[in-house]
Amino acid sequence: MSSTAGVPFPFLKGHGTENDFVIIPDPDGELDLPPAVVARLCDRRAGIGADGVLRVVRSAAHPEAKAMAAEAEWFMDYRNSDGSVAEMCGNGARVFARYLERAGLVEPGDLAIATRAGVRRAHIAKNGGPVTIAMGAAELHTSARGADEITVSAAGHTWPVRKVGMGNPHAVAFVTDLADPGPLQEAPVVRPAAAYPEGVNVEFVVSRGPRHVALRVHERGAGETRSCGTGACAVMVAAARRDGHDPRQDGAPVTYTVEVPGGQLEITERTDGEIEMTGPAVIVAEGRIDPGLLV
Ligand SMILES: N[C@@H](CCC[C@H](N)C(=O)O)C(=O)O
Repeated sequence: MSSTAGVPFPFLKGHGTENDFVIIPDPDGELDLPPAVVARLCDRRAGIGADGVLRVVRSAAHPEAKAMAAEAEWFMDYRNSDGSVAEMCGNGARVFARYLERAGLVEPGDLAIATRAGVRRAHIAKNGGPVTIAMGAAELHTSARGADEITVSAAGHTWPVRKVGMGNPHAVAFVTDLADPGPLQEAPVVRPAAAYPEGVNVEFVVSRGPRHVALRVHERGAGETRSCGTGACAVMVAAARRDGHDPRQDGAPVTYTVEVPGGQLEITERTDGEIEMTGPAVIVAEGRIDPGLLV
């Protein structure tokens, strides 16, 4: 944050199903956010504490988003808590939309958000109600137990994985009990590592009833979190295919309830393959960052 050295800088804190974010308004793209500064902001003891950072920049002011500026005024510059950059964050997109509404930069209703995974459409309900994000279509790779099988191991167990792309990479494993993967203090081991050259978010899933699942997630760049929106969408699609639903073939949409440790998301796969995720988005605080944290 070189251009603001010495000046306390405004921030907000928000969460979506307890996936929490430091929000940094930077409309004109003036800030430099090196990974070490992001990691300090996200530090839960020595910083503000969060799973990631949402920098709010006008698309026209950001080199990665300029091409999307005609379609989406605002770019979500998302960073994981370790400082790494990710293509997309589903819970973050809901919180980003809520921030724009609260700041008076957009009205409740429809808006477009530029992300590294492309433009995503959002709908903000009035009076602090839920936010829906059209997350794009899932990219489904070889099925679990397919020929080029991928596995994930944790706490002495190994499971086959369904590889799903939601703009970012996911490995979905159906387990018997959500306690089976253990404490997830370390990243679960995915094999072959070459299946995910950019790293991976891993979801462990159990069934709770018809079109109702629950998950735990270990996020790339953040560790175990209380929720992951892209992960919940990846899980929804993997569960739908396992259960014999494919809206593009069936000609009917399908909706799943996805429980996460921090709450619940409703996720629909439409007949055109688009996945819509609906859930809460809450701003809990705002303040000023001490310049000492930024150097
Ligand atoms: N929590 C997010 C996903 C954030 C990015 C992820 N850790 C990655 O590196 O791909 C969500 O809600 O989708």
